[in-house]
Amino acid sequence: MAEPPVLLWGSGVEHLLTYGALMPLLEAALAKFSGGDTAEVLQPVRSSVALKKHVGVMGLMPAYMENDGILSTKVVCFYQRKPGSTLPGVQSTVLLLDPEYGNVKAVIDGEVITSMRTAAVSAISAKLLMRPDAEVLTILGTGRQALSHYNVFMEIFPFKEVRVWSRSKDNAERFSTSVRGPVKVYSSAEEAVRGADVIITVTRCTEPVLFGQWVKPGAHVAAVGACRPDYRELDDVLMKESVLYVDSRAGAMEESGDVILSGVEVFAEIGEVISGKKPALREKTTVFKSLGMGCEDAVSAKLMYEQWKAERS
Ligand SMILES: NC(=O)C1=CN([C@@H]2O[C@H](COP(=O)(O)OP(=O)(O)OC[C@H]3O[C@@H](n4cnc5c(N)ncnc54)[C@H](O)[C@@H]3O)[C@@H](O)[C@H]2O)C=CC1
Ligand SMILES: O=C([O-])C1=[NH+]CCC1
Repeated sequence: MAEPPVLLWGSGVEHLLTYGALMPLLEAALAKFSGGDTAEVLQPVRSSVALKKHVGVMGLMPAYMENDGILSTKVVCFYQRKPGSTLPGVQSTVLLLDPEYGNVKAVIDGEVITSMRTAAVSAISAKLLMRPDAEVLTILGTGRQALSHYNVFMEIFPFKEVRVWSRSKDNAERFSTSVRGPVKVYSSAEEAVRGADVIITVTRCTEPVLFGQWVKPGAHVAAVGACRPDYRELDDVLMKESVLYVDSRAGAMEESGDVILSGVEVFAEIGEVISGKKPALREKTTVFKSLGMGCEDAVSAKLMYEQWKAERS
């Protein structure tokens, strides 16, 4: 009989993931996903169940990386919440399985994985698509993803200025005092965005919060929220004036309101840029539309589990 699964949960296991170890694994996974070989990554588009009463969605995100011997699935629930609600916007659990035996090896806190791998993938998009002389970073939203994005962007890029905007200025102030470096708080999204070289949208909004008219030509946008076919974070002007990169074409065509409702064509998957099949058009205004993928969770879960085992040996 197989061993019972280990439980890797909460702040006691956060140290098992570092951006330094995670980013190369994610880059490789994205390239493998876009390479189209199903022995590298077998991953259906997230299947979603509407939680109408709670204005949320449960998504199931399986991935099998046969050549790497990684099998996992994430269960993620994400919600619209009323302003001031103290309930979480996103909750998730990752199961790491043994692909041969079929047992669950580890039950892992999805919050750590989801926040770090999503931010790391946005950072990979910026590494490839932002202008090399980028100085000003703007973050719209001040929740969990805003913090992980701030952390990884500060770790790997030398931005001279960081700006933040939130619907509630109090939240933005709280965010700015909770992080280590200096952050300028804005009460207007437009003012926060004008002149920025890189803009990250990490909100739960369902209507556009970022408008093309405000965005500096040549800027890079990492758009992380609005992961439903009828939700928007970006307006049509921005979508139409930008070159559109995504994590998964199939996912974007099924789940992204910004892509579906603007009618804009995907130029490339980010994995195609990593593998050199498609160019990184840094000189243009670029949008990376992130929806999140099971293979990102899979490599993160494996890394966390291996680190946990190494600590015990
Ligand atoms: N692309 C991906 O892989 C992932 C995407 N997400 C999405 O990223 C977004 C942020 O996630 P978290 O930071 O975990 O959520 P969170 O709940 O911690 O933070 C959400 C932020 O959005 C703000 N917000 C809520 N409604 C808004 C509105 N109508 N207009 C402007 N701002 C609004 C909140 O004040 C808060 O600052 C969510 O939409 C979530 O579904 C989350 C995980 C992975
Ligand atoms: O990939 C992910 O975990 C999510 N994408 C949208 C909300 C959660």
